[in-house]
Amino acid sequence: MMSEQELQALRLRIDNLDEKILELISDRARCAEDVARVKMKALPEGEKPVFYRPEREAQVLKRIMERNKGPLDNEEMARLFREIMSSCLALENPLKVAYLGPEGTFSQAAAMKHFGHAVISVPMAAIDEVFREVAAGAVNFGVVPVENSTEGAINHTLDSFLEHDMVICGEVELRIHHHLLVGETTKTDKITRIYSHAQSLAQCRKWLDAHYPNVERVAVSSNADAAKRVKSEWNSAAIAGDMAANLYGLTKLAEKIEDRPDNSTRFLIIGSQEVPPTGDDKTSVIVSMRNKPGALHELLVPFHNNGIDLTRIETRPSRSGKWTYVFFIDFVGHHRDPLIKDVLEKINQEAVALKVLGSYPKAVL
Ligand SMILES: O=C(O)C(=O)C[C@]1(C(=O)O)C=C[C@@H](O)C=C1
Repeated sequence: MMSEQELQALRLRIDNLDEKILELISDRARCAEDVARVKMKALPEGEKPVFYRPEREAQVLKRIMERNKGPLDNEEMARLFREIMSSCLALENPLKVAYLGPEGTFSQAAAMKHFGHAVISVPMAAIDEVFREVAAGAVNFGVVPVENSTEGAINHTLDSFLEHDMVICGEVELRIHHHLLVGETTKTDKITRIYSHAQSLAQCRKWLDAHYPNVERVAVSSNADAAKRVKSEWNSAAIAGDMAANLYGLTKLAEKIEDRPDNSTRFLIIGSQEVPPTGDDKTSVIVSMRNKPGALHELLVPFHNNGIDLTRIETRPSRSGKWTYVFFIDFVGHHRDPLIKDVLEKINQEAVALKVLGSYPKAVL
């Protein structure tokens, strides 16, 4: 057992260290204020300064992870620096970020993971509204889900890219843990209905079949909406994550009920700002090919011949003709890299249309 004196001595050490950390964080914040002044000074007439620099943020976080010697693990340490940088950026210029709401959704958790908590986050009722809010310039960025490791593509998001001119400026991956949540008045042995988003119900299908085979599953607009409904219904439960559980004061009847333990969702950051290369980037493009045999093969050959790593390919109806399709392709590299430029030129010669949605740093956290 540790003696009272030992505990006191350690706490004194912690107080001293905290004072140093405080001083250093304040120094860093002053530096960020200077950075803002430099950014504004170097500007040609009429141009707006770009305060948020995702390529630099990725660099800062990677450097921290490379230098970290523990005992905190890399992800924990980067999370702390993520928040420091978020507060420094808010001093320069507080960002407004729209996400698929209401409050408590995984999209909000993704926004916080990517930007930190010093941003002004704005919940939207639908994915398309996130796109519209960004296009209208009402917010600086939007966060939208694009694929889930269990359930695949989020088609609403892919289709919205066909309708709006957006730049993808980043990606963020979130481990998705679902819980079965109940309210204070819920009679847990009399549950007749389970609410959740259709994607989440699908991600917990096997668990539900095993534990609640005869209970009605009701798809609602979001997990947070499901949590909200359960608060006032004694015979229902919700499937949602930690944020929604805390926000609506619900209790976990069962934890981590997703069928796959590695269940993760990838989100995209959308905006209007092009991101310079970091050396560890990804690019997303939309391509439509002529409707003829071998079109997909023709599209893929230049990637293969140049050793470019394709990370995802999705097909969606083009909406401009029956049985015509567009391909959403993600690959490793930046569209300004000479090799990638070359490949995109080759594809463009064969394609009906090619649109680069954006190049962005690979998710660090
Ligand atoms: O390096 C910059 O351009 C900064 O504005 C500083 C800083 C930081 O705190 O490190 C803050 C915001 C940017 O998004 C990137 C980095």
